Amino acid sequence: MTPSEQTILADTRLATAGQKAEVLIEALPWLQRFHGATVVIKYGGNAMIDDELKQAFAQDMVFLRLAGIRPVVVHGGGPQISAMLDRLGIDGEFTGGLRVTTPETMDVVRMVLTGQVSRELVGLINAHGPYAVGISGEDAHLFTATRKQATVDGEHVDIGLVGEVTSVNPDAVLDIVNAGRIPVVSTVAPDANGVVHNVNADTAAGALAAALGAEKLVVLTDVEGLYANWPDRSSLIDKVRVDRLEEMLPGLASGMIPKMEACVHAVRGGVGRAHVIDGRLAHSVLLEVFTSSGVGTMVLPEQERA
Ligand SMILES: Nc1ncnc2c1ncn2[C@@H]1O[C@H](COP(=O)(O)OP(=O)(O)O)[C@@H](O)[C@H]1O
Ligand SMILES: CC(=O)N[C@@H](CCC(=O)OP(=O)(O)O)C(=O)O
Repeated sequence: MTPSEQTILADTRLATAGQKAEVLIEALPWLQRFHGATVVIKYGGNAMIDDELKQAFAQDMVFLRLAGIRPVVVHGGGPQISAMLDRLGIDGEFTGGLRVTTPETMDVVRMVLTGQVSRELVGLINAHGPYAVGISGEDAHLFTATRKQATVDGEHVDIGLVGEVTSVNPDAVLDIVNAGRIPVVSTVAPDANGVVHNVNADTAAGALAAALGAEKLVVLTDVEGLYANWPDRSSLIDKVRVDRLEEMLPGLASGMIPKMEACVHAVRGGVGRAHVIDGRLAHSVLLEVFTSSGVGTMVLPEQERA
């Protein structure tokens, strides 16, 4: 190597080291701001199907915890439930984005969410240390549900054992968090008579974030965030105030409705920020929490300017 080539190589190394240091130092104000804060993360979409994304998500949860944040994970599992129903030869259908849940379907929902999806995620996180503890809405009165009344085109439709969360007792989640561990919550919930109901995971995450007085709710999905004119990809919204989002709700298409309703519920319930972010992007949670530009769509309280 000639002396000038050696100089170029040394300069390149310095520049690369400088960029790495910049990335780390950009996190400093966010590390300060969120130290000790509770962040509820709804895990779903591609991030829970692709193996590399699953590993990246587990790393992110451990990273948050070791950075002094208190992560609480609420997981979905719609595709896994549908796959199991298929294997068992049980018909499945959705009405208004919610799974019509017969008692037989409910058995499968409970088995897949608490016995399969939760176990897998707990295992992935615990590959990094003794952090994750699985807990379901049935444990220690975490969630109490009532049967959800669905209406389609003004008509009442029976969707079976689908629950709406009517009360949250976050004490058991707090016990886990206060012990320095990461709760992984499955969203099945008993009603007042102990009959177990199937609760949409976005809805449950919003309710839990509000009950915990979380600093943030972060919902992972399979698009970049909320688009003003779906499916026009140039219409991605980076920030929206909760009152404006409420006006948009009736015009949203199915998958986004429970997510944005959860964000509204959380922010109206005192959560500082709610975010819908792209779960197809590895480490999107870290990018959201620790970078100044963030990712996806951020929902702000009414008193703030978007
Ligand atoms: N306004 C919108 N902005 C973004 N996505 C939308 C919008 N309206 C409908 N969608 C659809 O909602 C989907 C996300 O909901 P869903 O499929 O239930 O997500 P997940 O599996 O991540 O829980 C997106 O992939 C997109 O197809
Ligand atoms: C009532 C209802 O629809 N419950 C959902 C619960 C799981 C869930 O919400 O999973 P995702 O977040 O992956 O969609 C279901 O049965 O699919």
